[in-house]
Formats: sequence, C-alpha cells, structure tokens
Amino acid sequence: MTESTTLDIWNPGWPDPFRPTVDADDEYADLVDALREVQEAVTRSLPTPEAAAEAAATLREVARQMRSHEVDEDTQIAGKRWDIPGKAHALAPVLHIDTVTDTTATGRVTVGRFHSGRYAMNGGVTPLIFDELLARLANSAGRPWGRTAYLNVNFRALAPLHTELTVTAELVGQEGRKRFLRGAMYHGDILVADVDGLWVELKPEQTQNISKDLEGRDR
Ligand SMILES: CCCCCCCC/C=C\CCCCCCCC(=O)SCCNC(=O)CCNC(=O)[C@H](O)C(C)(C)COP(=O)(O)OP(=O)(O)OC[C@H]1O[C@@H](n2cnc3c(N)ncnc32)[C@H](O)[C@@H]1OP(=O)(O)O
Repeated sequence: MTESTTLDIWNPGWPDPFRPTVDADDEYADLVDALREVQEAVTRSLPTPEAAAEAAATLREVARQMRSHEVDEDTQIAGKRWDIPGKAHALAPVLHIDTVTDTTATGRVTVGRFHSGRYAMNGGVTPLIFDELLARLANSAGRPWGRTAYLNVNFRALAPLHTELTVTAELVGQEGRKRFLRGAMYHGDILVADVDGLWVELKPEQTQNISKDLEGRDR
C-alpha cells in the first residue's frame, strides 16, 4: 500500500494565499482526530438530557479554548494538511490518496455514521470525496491552479458505511483552460457512483481576486 505521505504536499502552481504559514505538527492532526471521534460519538448517541447538557458545556469550553488561539484563514491548518488523509478538516471524509500520476489518481475511503444518509453514505458526501480526488489530479503534474466548474455525480448503488470503498479519477481531456475529469467509486466490484467533472484554469487576475478576498475578509 502506498502511503499518502509520499505525495507532493503542494503543487508549485497553486497560489500562495492558500499556503499554510504555520507549521502543522502531529498534535494538531490529533486534535482533529479527536474532533472526528466526537462527531461520530455524538451522531451515534442518545444521551439523557443531563448527559447532553454536560457534554454541551464541555464542548463549549473546548470552543472557548480554541477561540483564544484563533488565526486568519490563510494561517489556519484545517483543510490544508495535504500530507494526511482528510487534510486535518473534520468535515472532510478521511480519503487515503494512494497514487497520483499525470493523468490518474486512486484512493480509498471509509465513512461512519457521521457521514450517513441512512445506513449508507449521504448523497452530499460522495461529491465531497470526488471533489477531493479529482481536484488533486486536476491540479497536479505542474498544471496551473484550476477551479471546479461542475461536478455531475451519478449515484448507482448504495455506498455502505464502515466499509472501504475505492475511488478512481482520470484526466480524460484538456481544451485550452478546461480540464475534463472522470471518476468512479466502487464497493468491491460494485460501482456505487461515478462523476464527470470540469476544472477551469484560473486567469491570473482571478487568482489575485482570491488573494484580495482572503486579505479583506473579517477575522
Ligand atoms: C467540507 C470539506 C472541506 C475540505 C477542506 C477544504 C479546505 C480547503 C482549504 C484550502 C485549500 C486550498 C485550495 C482551495 C481552493 C478551493 C477551490 C475550490 O474549492 S473551487 C470551489 C467550487 N468552484 C467554484 O466556486 C468555481 C466558481 N466558478 C468560477 O470561479 C468560474 O465560473 C470559473 C473559474 C469556473 C470559470 O469562469 P471564467 O470566467 O474563468 O471562465 P469562462 O469564460 O466562464 O469559462 C471558461 C470555459 O469553461 C466553460 N465553463 C465554465 N463553467 C462551465 C460549466 N459550469 N459548465 C460547462 N462549461 C463551463 C466555459 O463555457 C468556457 O468554455 P469555452 O472556453 O468557451 O469553450
């Protein structure tokens, strides 16, 4: 099995505004893992009113602690740990990216009840997973930064929970600034979903706009 840590963390073509300026360490990744544990445990629970009130107070205390360490979005680590599955973002499914070539990418993902629709993966989660893998491929191999223009997902069969699913992506064509990608998700041999995606390479001024937006946002 290929470790995702063997992949390049940053594509040099990606704009600087997204580059984390704080070095993440494993304690931060562990914090996000703990948050994932909370999300799954809360989702699976039916606490008594007293237990719910106690847990809510504890979680609000954690939020208070974290607010005292607040940084701006350019500096935050969440979602930017390209070297670890799930990128240290608690909403993102933990996608293990095994291979990325110039034109293909593969990964594996297992979701729990936090990401469940009902006894199967929620229909909004599948696009999150495809977007992650297809975007990684679209913006790899030194290609300049592109943004998702569309992601057309077909749900072919229920995607089971607590079960490893494989995800594949392929760059199927390029026309000027447009990159066409295709992806699929499998449970064993069963196709559970497939996707057509378009990534459009940003013009330089579009990258600057992003940068300005980031600088101008409220903290
Ligand atoms: C919950 C979990 C979270 C996980 C953790 C995440 C944390 C991440 C943290 C840190 C990461 C750092 C990195 C982050 C970066 C994020 C990037 C995104 O997420 S992208 C978000 C979604 N996508 C948008 O919001 C695009 C919005 N749309 C646009 O910006 C524009 O529409 C854009 C750039 C896609 C195209 O606009 P134009 O003005 O540049 O170009 P025009 O001329 O309109 O199109 C060029 C060609 O593409 C076709 N085209 C454009 N859109 C199309 C469409 N929807 N369908 C078909 N064709 C389309 C056009 O027809 C045209 O084709 P012809 O050249 O004429 O052949």
